[in-house]
Amino acid sequence: MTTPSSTGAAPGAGTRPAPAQPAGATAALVLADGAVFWGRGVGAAGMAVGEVCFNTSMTGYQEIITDPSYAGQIITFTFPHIGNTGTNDEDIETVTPAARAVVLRQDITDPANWRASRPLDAWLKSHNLPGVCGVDTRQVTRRIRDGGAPNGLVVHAPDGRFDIPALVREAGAWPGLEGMDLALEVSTRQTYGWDESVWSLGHGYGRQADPQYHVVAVDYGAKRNILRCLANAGCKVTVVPATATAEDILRHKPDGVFLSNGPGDPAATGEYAVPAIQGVLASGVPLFGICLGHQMLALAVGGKTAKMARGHRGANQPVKDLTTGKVEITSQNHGFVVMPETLPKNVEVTHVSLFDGSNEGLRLTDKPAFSVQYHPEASPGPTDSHYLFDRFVDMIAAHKKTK
Ligand SMILES: NC(=O)CC[C@H](N)C(=O)O
Repeated sequence: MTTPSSTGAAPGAGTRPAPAQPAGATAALVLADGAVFWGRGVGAAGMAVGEVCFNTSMTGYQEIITDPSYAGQIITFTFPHIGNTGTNDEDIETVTPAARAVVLRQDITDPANWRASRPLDAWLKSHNLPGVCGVDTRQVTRRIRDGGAPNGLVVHAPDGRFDIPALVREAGAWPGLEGMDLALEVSTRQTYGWDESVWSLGHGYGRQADPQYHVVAVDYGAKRNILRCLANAGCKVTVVPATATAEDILRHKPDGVFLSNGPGDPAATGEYAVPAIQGVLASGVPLFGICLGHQMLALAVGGKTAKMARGHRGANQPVKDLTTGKVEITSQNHGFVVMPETLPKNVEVTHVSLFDGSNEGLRLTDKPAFSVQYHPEASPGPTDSHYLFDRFVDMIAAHKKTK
């Protein structure tokens, strides 16, 4: 069955009755405004509430679902065929996915890929992730485009019994991502060393056996491929918890410090992260941040962040590097953004989104520190921006020379 079994009411349709439950419906996406998108359940039975966002990537669903930055979110995939290459034990960004649920257009077919070890449906179930397929994801996406990312829930009930009014109330009672610190939930509790490098055909993941530099990575919910890219760029990586203080970080005598991506509202993460970053900046050790790490660097220098209406999520987002004039196609996943007008004079805006002109990167003019809002490690996505890891290592090398 490939057609959606039913579609939700139009935006602002809290006043209109939700569509009646169609025969065979075993799952639904229920929005806080009362819209209901009926479909068929996949993955675990149960219910998960969160912010409903959409991702436009055509490949890499396993990396997307395991990106810890999706904590607290329900991912709608705009690409209709999700699951047809199955899952494997390699393409993961963290062991336990933090995303809440998935919303899919088509039914999940049997996997057809030489690397597949498990169908997506079974993999979702093993991670206790509910999903709904058969949804008109184009309509969900248009709602988000026009009205912003709503709060909602995915419910998967194999017996087909749903208490829709209670579910709408539950979706409405969820407080929303604004003001939510989720980095603490997904960060490592313990410091550990990392030497795995990026995957290549015929070799799988490699090892960094001869590192030139030592980088301490602050884990707000780090994607593994960032750590692998740092290893590839010649770094030995020590990963520390999100709550690490400047002293905890500098005790490792790092040549560079990396601030990772992560979920939630950067403003709510500032209490422990901002003083630590300010301490690292004061030490003069080179610093590089990605996504939440970019937002945290902006907050640490006195800038402000804001919630975006719909966010940037996908593997085809054009960004201009203002320092070179070059355009790169980037992988992105963010719902908050740095407000460039709030940045102090010693901060230069280095990258902008060519979709909406929003801030995508910055550099301090008086310290060796820079950051980007997007994901140069891709996974999934294009590798146009890999040069940023080399830029970081060059910065470390230049800084070492001055010492
Ligand atoms: N990928 C990320 O690091 C996301 C950062 C932040 N949680 C946001 O949504 O903007």
